[in-house]
Amino acid sequence: MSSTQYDSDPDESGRHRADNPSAGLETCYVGPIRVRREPDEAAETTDRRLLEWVDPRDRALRADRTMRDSWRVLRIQSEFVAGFDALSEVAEAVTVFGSARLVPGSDEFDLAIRLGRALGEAGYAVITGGGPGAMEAANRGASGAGAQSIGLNIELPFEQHLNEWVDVGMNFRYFFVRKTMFVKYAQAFVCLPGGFGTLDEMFEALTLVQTKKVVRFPIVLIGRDHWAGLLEWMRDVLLAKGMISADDLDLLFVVDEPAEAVEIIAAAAAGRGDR
Ligand SMILES: C/C(=C\CNc1ncnc2c1ncn2[C@@H]1O[C@H](COP(=O)(O)O)[C@@H](O)[C@H]1O)CO
Repeated sequence: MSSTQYDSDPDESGRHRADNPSAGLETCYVGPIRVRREPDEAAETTDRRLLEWVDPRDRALRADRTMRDSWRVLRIQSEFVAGFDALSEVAEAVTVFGSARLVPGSDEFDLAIRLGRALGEAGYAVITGGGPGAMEAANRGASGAGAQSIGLNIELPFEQHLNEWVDVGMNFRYFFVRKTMFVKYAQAFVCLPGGFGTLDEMFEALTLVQTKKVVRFPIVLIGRDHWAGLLEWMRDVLLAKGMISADDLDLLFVVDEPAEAVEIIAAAAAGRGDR
């Protein structure tokens, strides 16, 4: 659809925008703001623009990028400020990661609900990515336990919304700002079964603990079956080649049940003198 299309023109599906305000458009978030946009515009997330390569030999483009990147720093700064403000009253919290694609009714979705509930009952606020699947389930469990249920959503190139179990929610433009909040306000991470996003979050946490950027911060993987292959590869390849040390493998706890995760997190808190 061209940008000159009028309300009375049909879109490609034959529908009229006058009848259907979102015909041919995609609903997305630009930071905290919900907008309807052409699909190609919607795919242009803030993160994508930040990371876009510009040919430095093109002087005009280079000058434009320099100016826009400088302004972008202020937007990044404002996102940090908004995040710090939103989360400043969070007491003890655990960040839960896991697949956005878990389906309600599945065993792993139920596991995520039970995890959120167990953490909530143990007195922890639960922080998730605020989206569907494992995030929704963990928020639901926490909310059911009467615990604070926090969702830190991210602008994505397709329709995206906070799940309905989030009490305190924020929509971030920048992945790296959101990731800071996941770490800064939590005392532990729990990773449910998940794909690339979960692995990225798990490895980031692991690197922060390995390099002692965060200390005495347990990372618990739930679902032995899901994680076994990865752990075997870490041992057989990474450790065997000397790319990690044996101690590094001890940074990960692997369990099957939410109660075991809570026990590990509580023991770490006691070790820190927090509880
Ligand atoms: C793909 C789908 C929805 C995407 N929505 C997301 N909303 C919020 N956070 C997300 C989303 N997708 C991934 N994440 C983050 O990564 C982790 C899950 O990634 P995985 O690849 O699914 O393992 C999760 O912890 C989030 O922080 C549904 O169609």
